[in-house]
Amino acid sequence: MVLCPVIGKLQHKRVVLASASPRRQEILSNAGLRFEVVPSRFKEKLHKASFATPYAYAVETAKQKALEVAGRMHQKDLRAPDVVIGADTIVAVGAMILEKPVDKQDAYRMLSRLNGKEHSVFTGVAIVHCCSKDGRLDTEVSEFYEETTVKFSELSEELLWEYINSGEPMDKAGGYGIQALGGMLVEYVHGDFLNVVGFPLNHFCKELARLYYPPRPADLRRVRHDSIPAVDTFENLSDSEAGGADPGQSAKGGRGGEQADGDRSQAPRALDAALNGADSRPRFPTGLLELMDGFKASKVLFTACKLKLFDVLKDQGPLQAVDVARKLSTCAGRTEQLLDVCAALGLLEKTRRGYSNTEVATLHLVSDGEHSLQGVAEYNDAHVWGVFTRLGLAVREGAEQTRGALGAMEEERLSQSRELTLQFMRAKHSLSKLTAHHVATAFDLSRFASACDLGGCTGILARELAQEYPRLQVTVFDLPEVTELSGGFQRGGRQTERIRFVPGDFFKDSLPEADLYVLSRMLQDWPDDKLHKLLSRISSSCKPGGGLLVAEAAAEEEGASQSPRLRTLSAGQPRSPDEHRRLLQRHGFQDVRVARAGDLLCVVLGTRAAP
Ligand SMILES: Cc1cn([C@@H]2O[C@H](COP(=O)(O)OP(=O)(O)OP(=O)(O)O)[C@@H](O)[C@H]2O)c(=O)[nH]c1=O
Repeated sequence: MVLCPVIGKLQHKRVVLASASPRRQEILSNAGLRFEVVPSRFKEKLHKASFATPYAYAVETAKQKALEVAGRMHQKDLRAPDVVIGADTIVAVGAMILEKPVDKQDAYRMLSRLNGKEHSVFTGVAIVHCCSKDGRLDTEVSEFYEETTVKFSELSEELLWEYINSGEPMDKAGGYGIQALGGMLVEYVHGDFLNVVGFPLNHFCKELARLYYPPRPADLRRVRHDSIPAVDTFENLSDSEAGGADPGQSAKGGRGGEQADGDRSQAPRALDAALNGADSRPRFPTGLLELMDGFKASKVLFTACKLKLFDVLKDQGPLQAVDVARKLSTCAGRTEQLLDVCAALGLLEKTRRGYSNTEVATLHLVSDGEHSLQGVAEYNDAHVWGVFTRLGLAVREGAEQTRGALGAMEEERLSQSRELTLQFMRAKHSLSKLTAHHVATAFDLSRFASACDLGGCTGILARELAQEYPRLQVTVFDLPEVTELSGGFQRGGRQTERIRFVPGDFFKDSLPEADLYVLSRMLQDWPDDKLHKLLSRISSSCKPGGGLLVAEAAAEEEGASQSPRLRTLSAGQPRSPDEHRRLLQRHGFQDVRVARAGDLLCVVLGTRAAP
């Protein structure tokens, strides 16, 4: 179970939940946490108006609840628990804070306020680490809050009173319990459901992860807007299970379960010392280990796509693991594991009602979505995965294999089956959909009357060009086996009559006539000799004043290395803008201009000089 490692960090500590709420107890024990319950005696009477926001009030109340319990337990035994958790849930309608109703009339007033409208539920949480030394209690408090938006339906007076008379509202903030009868009042919920019920478990786990595994400065430097999105999984924290060293062990005295009883409550500070370099042992190589495990995450994603997991959840979610397994005819236990890992990878959301797609999955992993990347997943799984297993051989044995192993899809697919060609086309089709508009609009191309997209595959870029430039005639030039299959990808539309598909090999056959030649994500895949051959063929076909538009993965700057994400999209080294400029100039193009297209690509436009 992927959440265990982070919750497990509290396993050998004496943990106290400073709350009488049976819901909080249930949520935390369901998550596998072992704790004692000592309800707080702190009276929830802070002056609401003195807080700038409703959540500031909830956080402060949570903190006071936890500190009261820590203080009382310390006084009683002269030894406080290691960790005390306090929470406070409030309902906020604008600036107005609703807590538990004092009587039925109060419940009625609250429910009437919520009727037919949206409101926010805030839960403030305080995690207090305690340390009793020389009869003194020392505490370190971490606090946070979570907000969930809830909308009530329009409810009749009769229904409100019926609900109030059920007795359910009385011990609940805002006068309702979403987890029981109150669920019938609710039209929708945005955010963490458990937060409404009384405890934001997900945020709590993240907070534990932050406390026990804070990012090192080196990691923070690594995360840039265009780097691989961090895989925010609790599984990453599963160091001890993975047999690796616990980063905490590099802290003086260790932490968590490995610590001696006497100073285990010092966990966060001990970690701090480690982070600030108080220890000379090497830093825990989190990034490296993530890299070593990266293939597992890819395989999980490919498997889920192949099983059509995201399609099933799109149509029928949220679903429990057993129901997903039934629909996919898969093993229930293994399916649950797959679902949990997908949730940890941010592809699925897991709530009490079951698993559902996250936004990114809905957008990119559902097969029939406009921006689906299923084709890329399918091709990488069916083909690139296998190619990469031969990387060692390729590097040892030379150029041809190396080209294949480094991802030269173009060449490899020639000798492969029709199904593989189709898979390749689906992958290229979906990636082109993401980039075509940026490529077509990076420069004003309206001076050209005709364009030829070399290796234009299913014609996505051609379509975009035709759409953008109403008088442009576009030729898609690609291998016969590709043009033959491209019909299956066409959607029709007015600009289709200005697009034609011509079969041919741009290394052998004469190129169709055009004012503008386009090479989108083609050059990087070829070794230098072929690259120059192709450019010189284009140069000879291009009339003076004609253009060459090249779109490639962007290198940051001269000599800068490419981010790993881009490297996966094409095989060779990316070129800097200057390198592109020189390359085009070498082949007789002048006035070379370079532009960025979206996050991924660099687009270069050159004009053919008179010979
Ligand atoms: C909106 C909502 C709230 N609650 C309960 O409302 C109480 C809030 O009051 P609190 O002051 O935060 O907690 P408490 O119950 O007084 O306990 P304590 O922590 O001891 O102060 C908590 O119980 C929550 O579950 C539900 O059970 N379902 C819901 O949909």
